[in-house]
Amino acid sequence: MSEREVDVVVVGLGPGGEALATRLAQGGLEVVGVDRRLVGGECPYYGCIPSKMMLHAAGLVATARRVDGHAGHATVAPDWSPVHARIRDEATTDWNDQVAVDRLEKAGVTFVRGDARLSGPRRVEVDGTTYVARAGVVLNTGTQPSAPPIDGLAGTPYWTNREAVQAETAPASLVVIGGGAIGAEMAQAFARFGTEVTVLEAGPRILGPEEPEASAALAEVFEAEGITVLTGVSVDRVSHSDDRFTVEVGERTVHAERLLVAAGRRPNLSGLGLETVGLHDDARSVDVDDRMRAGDGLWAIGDITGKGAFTHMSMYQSAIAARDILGEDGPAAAYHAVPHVTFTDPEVGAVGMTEQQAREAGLNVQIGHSDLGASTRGWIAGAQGLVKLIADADRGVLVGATVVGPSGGEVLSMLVTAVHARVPVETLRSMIYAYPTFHRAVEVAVEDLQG
Ligand SMILES: Cc1cc2nc3c(=O)[nH]c(=O)nc-3n(C[C@H](O)[C@H](O)[C@H](O)COP(=O)(O)OP(=O)(O)OC[C@H]3O[C@@H](n4cnc5c(N)ncnc54)[C@H](O)[C@@H]3O)c2cc1C
Ligand SMILES: NC(=O)c1ccc[n+]([C@@H]2O[C@H](COP(=O)([O-])OP(=O)(O)OC[C@H]3O[C@@H](n4cnc5c(N)ncnc54)[C@H](O)[C@@H]3O)[C@@H](O)[C@H]2O)c1
Repeated sequence: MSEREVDVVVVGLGPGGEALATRLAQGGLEVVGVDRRLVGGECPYYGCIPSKMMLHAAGLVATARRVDGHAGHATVAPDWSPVHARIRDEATTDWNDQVAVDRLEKAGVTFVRGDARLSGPRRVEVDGTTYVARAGVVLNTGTQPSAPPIDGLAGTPYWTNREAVQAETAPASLVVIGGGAIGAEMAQAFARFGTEVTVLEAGPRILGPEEPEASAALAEVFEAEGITVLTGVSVDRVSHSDDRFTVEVGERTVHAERLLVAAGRRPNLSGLGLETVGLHDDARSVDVDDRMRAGDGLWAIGDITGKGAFTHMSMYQSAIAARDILGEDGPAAAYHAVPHVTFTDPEVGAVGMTEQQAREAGLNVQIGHSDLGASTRGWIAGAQGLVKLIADADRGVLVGATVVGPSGGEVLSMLVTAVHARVPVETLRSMIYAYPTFHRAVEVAVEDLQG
């Protein structure tokens, strides 16, 4: 085993790790970045970007279908090939990260492709070399798709998000196990290309962590688009023969050409050597303080911190860890205004607490609703959606908000500012909302706030 001393080792180069390694190297530190798969992690190759390209294309198909009755007549012939070609050629360069590796190395980072393992404080082993990190080690190992323990599933050629984004054609039929963000986005993308989609969700509703009103609104749209959504179900058995999946769900049997398992993620923590730095090897997440410190000379960022599995969280924490390592001042991590958007149509965007979380926290809760479809802009666009606001009446500020609608994630941005900066509700009441925007539905919801 050879040894090499450096300043920092970044284990896992997801979005946050890649940015962190780059920043530290540009800050003059000697940095080794290790990844066993692709530099950039899940988001650019198998997650956010390809899935949003699928949804963008699906949105164009849906928009074209809305021409009738509004702007003449359009005949739409959806074809998945350009979607696949753009993902393969433009987004992922055929799932090759050479451009990202070059960028990293140009910034001064030493890149090592391999499986990294902690072997003690400030020590990381990769393929027979131990890197000893003078300043410390940053973990950004992310997650991988997890498969629920369903009888028969393991032996079948089911898809996870990683195979789904590589699809060369839209299958004739698709069963999706899991109605979370991945399941919902993929279900709508394929359905709009003609795939007969069935979503099987164990919980009582799709997008379970969202406000119930948001789940119901999306379920209604899915039903109108011909997507079958079965909630509160238990998938008993899966089998595959003659190029077809058979999925047994209680009394029902569903057949499909493809099966997508989108039932949650498993953190890449087991086998990482956490026990060598005093942490539990079987941990579901790594505890961090508000500077992303997980121990002496140890930082963790991204999905594995359990603060929200989003690229923007990985990047946010990356910047905080970088400042801490470089000895720079800056705000500590705060999680009272974490935004997230599910990019279905309508988009479901939310920030901060849900009503249930605010009530469980014992706040003096006020709720405000508005029907985005009834706003002038919503009516013009024939849109469906809603705004739901959660206020803490004692402090006179919003603590949470949900927007469902066209560009729901963009409308959300003003509410992210309000929750983040604790803008007084009185200020939101007295400001001017441009006419006729979708965000005027926020004004109606602010007026509606009541205990
Ligand atoms: C289908 C899909 C759609 C998504 N859409 C969105 C979206 O629209 N918006 C959003 O904000 N988020 C989205 N996400 C979530 C987003 O992809 C993740 O939150 C994001 O990738 C951040 O993850 P991360 O930085 O923790 O690490 P990851 O991206 O998971 O990267 C971790 C890296 O660590 C490497 N690694 C792991 N263990 C080791 C080891 N022992 N040695 C060396 N390397 C190792 C892995 O190979 C990987 O490259 C989506 C996810 C999926 C699956
Ligand atoms: N737009 C975005 O920001 C975006 C998009 C996709 C993913 N993500 C991130 O990735 C994470 C993982 O996404 P995900 O959708 O895989 O996970 P998830 O945890 O959000 O949803 C998984 C769903 O599967 C259900 N489920 C679990 N086991 C089941 C079973 N045996 N049968 C039926 N249903 C079952 C769960 O009840 C849950 O609703 C998300 O939490 C999110 O943070 C973000």
